Amino acid sequence: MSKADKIFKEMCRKILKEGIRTEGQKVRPHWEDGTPAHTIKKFGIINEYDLSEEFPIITLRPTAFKSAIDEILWIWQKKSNNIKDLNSKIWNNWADENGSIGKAYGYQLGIKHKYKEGYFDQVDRVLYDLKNNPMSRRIMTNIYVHQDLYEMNLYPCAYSMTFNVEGDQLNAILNQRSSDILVANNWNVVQYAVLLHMFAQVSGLKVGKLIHVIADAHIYDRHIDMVKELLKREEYEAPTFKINPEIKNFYDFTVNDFELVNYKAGKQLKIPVAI
Ligand SMILES: Nc1nc(=O)c2c([nH]1)NC[C@@H]1CN(c3ccc(C(=O)N[C@@H](CCC(=O)O)C(=O)O)cc3)CN21
Ligand SMILES: O=c1ccn([C@H]2C[C@H](O)[C@@H](COP(=O)(O)O)O2)c(=O)[nH]1
Repeated sequence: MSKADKIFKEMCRKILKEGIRTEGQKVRPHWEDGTPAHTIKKFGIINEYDLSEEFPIITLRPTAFKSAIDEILWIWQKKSNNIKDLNSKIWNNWADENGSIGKAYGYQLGIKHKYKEGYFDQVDRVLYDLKNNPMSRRIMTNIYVHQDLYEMNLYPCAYSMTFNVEGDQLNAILNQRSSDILVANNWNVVQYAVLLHMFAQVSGLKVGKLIHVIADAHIYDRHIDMVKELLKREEYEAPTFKINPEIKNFYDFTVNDFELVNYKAGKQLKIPVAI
């Protein structure tokens, strides 16, 4: 079975068993029909994926690999905050009439900051440090920018990456303040695993560990029975992840440069997304 399935199942069992319910409290999200979207939440989950061993995609249900990559390229490579540059509809509920999601995600990664060597945006600074100063303990990004929060339609959830080189391996910690376990937990893990593969390849490094630190890990009320169903499902072997080895420039990757071979997964579920 895929290691990602094992981690996902253990996390879900832990949230269901030890989690706290929000019913009776004031919560921000709601369902399409206006009902408050309550959760069972567990604070402080840390999951570790060794990307040198296996690609961390679950097989309990399919994770939309291509759409997930399309979104991570939208944020990290196109540095866009407009849904016109995104091929899926996943951000439509949070965009304004012009398609903008405000000063979130890609917008923040594209802002240039001053360093001793000149002006860099956060992505180009990571690329520069991985090449020129790989032993640095300061290679990180952060898009949780307080002065701009009032201009974001949804505050960033996965907000910080810390990169660290050990020997010839590139590791990272992904910090996430809030994770919708059923809709987006594996989606986010797949995205940041692909991102780590991209940074490693263009920096002449191998992939190492991805450590995912989640503050509020929650299962929405309307997802509980679906999660319980997934917990009963059988698991399959992890697929093989393929990345086009010819690409040496971070900005040249496209969705077509990534492939999963033998990705077998259970039946897809129709999952409502809390707004
Ligand atoms: N409640 C909530 N959960 C989220 O995960 C979430 C938000 N809100 N708001 C903003 C973004 C949008 N995200 C989303 C939204 C939907 C899918 C989704 O429906 N994924 C489908 C496939 C989509 C496709 O292929 O186009 C899936 O089956 O994974 C994924 C991420 C993550 N974020
Ligand atoms: O990449 C993402 C983006 C969003 N989410 C989830 C986490 C929460 O369920 C909502 C955001 O609501 P907040 O009230 O702002 O926490 O979206 C995710 O899991 N991954």
